[in-house]
Amino acid sequence: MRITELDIPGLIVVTPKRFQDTRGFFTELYNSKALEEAGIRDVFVQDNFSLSSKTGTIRGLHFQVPPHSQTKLVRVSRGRILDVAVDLRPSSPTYRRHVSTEISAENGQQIYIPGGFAHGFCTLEPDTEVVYKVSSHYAPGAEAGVLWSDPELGIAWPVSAQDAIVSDKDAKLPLLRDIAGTV
Ligand SMILES: Cc1cn([C@H]2C[C@H](O)[C@@H](COP(=O)(O)OP(=O)(O)O[C@H]3O[C@@H](C)C(=O)[C@@H](O)[C@H]3O)O2)c(=O)[nH]c1=O
Repeated sequence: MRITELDIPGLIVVTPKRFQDTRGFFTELYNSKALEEAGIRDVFVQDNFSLSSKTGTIRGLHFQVPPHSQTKLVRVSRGRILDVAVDLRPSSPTYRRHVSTEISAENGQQIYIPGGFAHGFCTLEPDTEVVYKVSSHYAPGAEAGVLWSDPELGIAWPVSAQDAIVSDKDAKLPLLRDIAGTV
């Protein structure tokens, strides 16, 4: 299992080893001991799965507010996504900055996102399946988010605003400037 830090401290790429043979390959998707050795000690309490039928589907940018904030460990079991994590930790030197990372079923990479980040992704292939572990249960009253296309964030999404497929709920999310100070 290879651990690589991304440009924002706290964001990590986990690349499980694949053991190839004539049948295909074997890999450990999750190994708490290996993650602990890398300083990741979260107890994950819920596994989530989403299927997005079309390329250019954007989900996000989402987070839960304390005390329900969630650490996430995100992977793709089919297809490919551009995964985006935005630093919303007010005292962070990288506050408001984001990192975009392409992960896929093929590359097997996982993104570890601590609490205090907003998370979203855009599908790059049809029928893309995203699977992720979270460290805190779903708490509808604690759900929050930022508009995916907020110009202040400057995220280079691989799809235009006209072509993006977004839920009604996500289309109504606020701009960061309208919630700054409350998260
Ligand atoms: C997130 C979530 C949703 N739901 C329900 C609520 C709703 O009726 C339905 C669909 O929810 P959403 O539209 O919020 O699903 P989605 O837009 O896929 O939400 C997810 O987006 C990605 C980017 C994340 O990072 C996740 O944490 C989560 O917020 O599923 C649960 O029952 N449990 C959950 O943990």
